[in-house]
Amino acid sequence: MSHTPADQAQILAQALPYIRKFHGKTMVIKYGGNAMTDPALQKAFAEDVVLLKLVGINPIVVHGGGPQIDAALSKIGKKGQFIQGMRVTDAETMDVVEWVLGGEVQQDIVGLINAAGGKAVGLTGRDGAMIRARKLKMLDLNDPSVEHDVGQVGEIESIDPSIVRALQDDQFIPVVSPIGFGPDNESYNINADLVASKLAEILKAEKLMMLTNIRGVLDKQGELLTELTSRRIDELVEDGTISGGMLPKIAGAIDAAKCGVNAVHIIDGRVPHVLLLEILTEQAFGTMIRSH
Ligand SMILES: Nc1ncnc2c1ncn2[C@@H]1O[C@H](COP(=O)(O)OP(=O)(O)O)[C@@H](O)[C@H]1O
Ligand SMILES: CC(=O)N[C@@H](CCC(=O)OP(=O)(O)O)C(=O)O
Repeated sequence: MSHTPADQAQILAQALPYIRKFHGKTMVIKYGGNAMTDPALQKAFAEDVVLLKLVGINPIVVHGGGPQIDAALSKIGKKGQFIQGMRVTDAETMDVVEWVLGGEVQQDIVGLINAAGGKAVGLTGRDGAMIRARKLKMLDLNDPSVEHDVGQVGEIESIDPSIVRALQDDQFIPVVSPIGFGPDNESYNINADLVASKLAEILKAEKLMMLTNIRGVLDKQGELLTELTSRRIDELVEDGTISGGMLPKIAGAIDAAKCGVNAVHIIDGRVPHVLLLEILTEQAFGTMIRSH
């Protein structure tokens, strides 16, 4: 179906109040590894990020890369193993994680944003001494007396956002890989959802948008839950409706919502230009997370 010029004008004009409202605001965008597998979608994502920057909104991209790490591990005969949504990370896996996230995945995104006319800068948590981490102490969700050893998986101790602020104030688009460093300069593999949510909190972002490969959070029947509160989330985790990779995502989302990020959304990265549609039109996608 093609649009008439009047339709097109109406669609474009719809963006004006949103551009006015969000001008100068920071938006943290979590770009999930599962959402970045299709080249046409990747190009559309990069175009959206550049358009946002050009209309005066400050996008900060935090990327994942779970499937890309899995592919690299399988080349060396290793299989990715996850506990409660976190990759068990031995020393060899950590090398692969750093190489894949901080290298190939990050530079692909930087390249696509630059090709769309933006100026992207790739960073890991080491750059600008941004993400300090310590070894994650993971307790079993069902039996907290059981502790799981997930190796070099980090939890965030602190984030110093000054490098990101300096870049965004200077027309650059930061693209952050979720790798932190510890007191002995050791590397930590941190779930990208948790980095995105903490960064959104610290930057007092207007929005946190988590792009993934599913419509949003689904209930037991597979229906989309358009809004979720903290209490409902606890129930859904407890009864096993939320599991796997959705666990860190929802934990990060609720933390960000409680810590003052105005709007937290888990949205479908398989929809072309979902960022523009979500930010600059009346349409709503996916699941919105509310603090209460
Ligand atoms: N209740 C749920 N609703 C939606 N997805 C869920 C749910 N519980 C578990 N998941 C899983 O979480 C996945 C998203 O997490 P993940 O694979 O880590 O994505 P990403 O790479 O985008 O971070 C979904 O594809 C789905 O398999
Ligand atoms: C500790 C941990 O699980 N780290 C993740 C980091 C990448 C990530 O979060 O990627 P997605 O957003 O694509 O899931 C991992 O190793 O897969």
